[in-house]
Amino acid sequence: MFDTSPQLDCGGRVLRLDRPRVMGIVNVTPDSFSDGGAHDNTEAAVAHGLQLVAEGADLLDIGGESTRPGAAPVPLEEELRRVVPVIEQLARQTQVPISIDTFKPEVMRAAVAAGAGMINDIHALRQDGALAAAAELGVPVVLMHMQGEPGSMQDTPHYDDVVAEVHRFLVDRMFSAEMAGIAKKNLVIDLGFGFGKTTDHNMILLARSARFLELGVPMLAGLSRKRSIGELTGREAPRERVAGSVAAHLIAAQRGATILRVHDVAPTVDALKVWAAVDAVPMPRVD
Ligand SMILES: Nc1nc2ncc(COP(=O)(O)OP(=O)(O)O)nc2c(=O)[nH]1
Repeated sequence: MFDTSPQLDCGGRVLRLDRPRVMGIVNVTPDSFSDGGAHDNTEAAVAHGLQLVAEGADLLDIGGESTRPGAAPVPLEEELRRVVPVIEQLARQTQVPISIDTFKPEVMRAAVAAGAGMINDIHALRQDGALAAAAELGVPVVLMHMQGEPGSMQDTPHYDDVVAEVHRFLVDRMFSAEMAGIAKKNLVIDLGFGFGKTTDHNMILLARSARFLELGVPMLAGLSRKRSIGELTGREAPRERVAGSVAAHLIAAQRGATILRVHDVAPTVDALKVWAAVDAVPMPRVD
């Protein structure tokens, strides 16, 4: 039987999307909101990436600049210095696809040259030159919704209809990407949990995320350790938000997300195994 399930060709490394896949987060930053400083040098970041693959990560997301509100902008040369060596070494030492979490076209180019096979852009290719760079590089691109800018996006997020407005934004960015020559088969959407949204906004989007499947491209969900999980659970410290994060990503998977961007790979992999076992049970025949 010919397998028709979707997949992404990430620079020669295929990411099959026949089931939800786990994207392990490697932040090579001193100030990421939940693991800043833990892996902010090449050796530590590479070791962490290898550990996440050993835990079952299907792909890795390498980031050199924190997106949390109030984070210090990172100059281009510094971001390159942080991420390129990590990508080079991980590309050599693992077989999983590697994504670069950046909005700078120059970092996209250098990362793909170093072995990255996917672009993860929280600005959805709105930076000058980003559309052209992504089109030339020819690798899958994650287009994420954000209201406002990281520095102030959480001040007073407001929507008349958060689902409709996020949907409209993603349709617009997909159109711009395809007009720039990026094939639809290389597009991934992301509702941008926590990027200019209250916890209520995030929960509405999560509850109705299946609505976005009509766009016909894979959906990524990233709720890992975020403030909304903390608000709902009362867990102040991001590292204590693992159970809430796993629950949120399981729900996202049930509603159609096929890439889950997480810090805690092993618990997420375990939860997906239980879900897959139940999902495999054939539905009773209705005669
Ligand atoms: N596509 C996508 N990319 C993202 N990048 C960073 C963060 C923020 O999380 P983290 O990387 O852990 O923190 P920081 O930005 O502080 O490094 N969230 C997303 C997300 O939800 N979706």
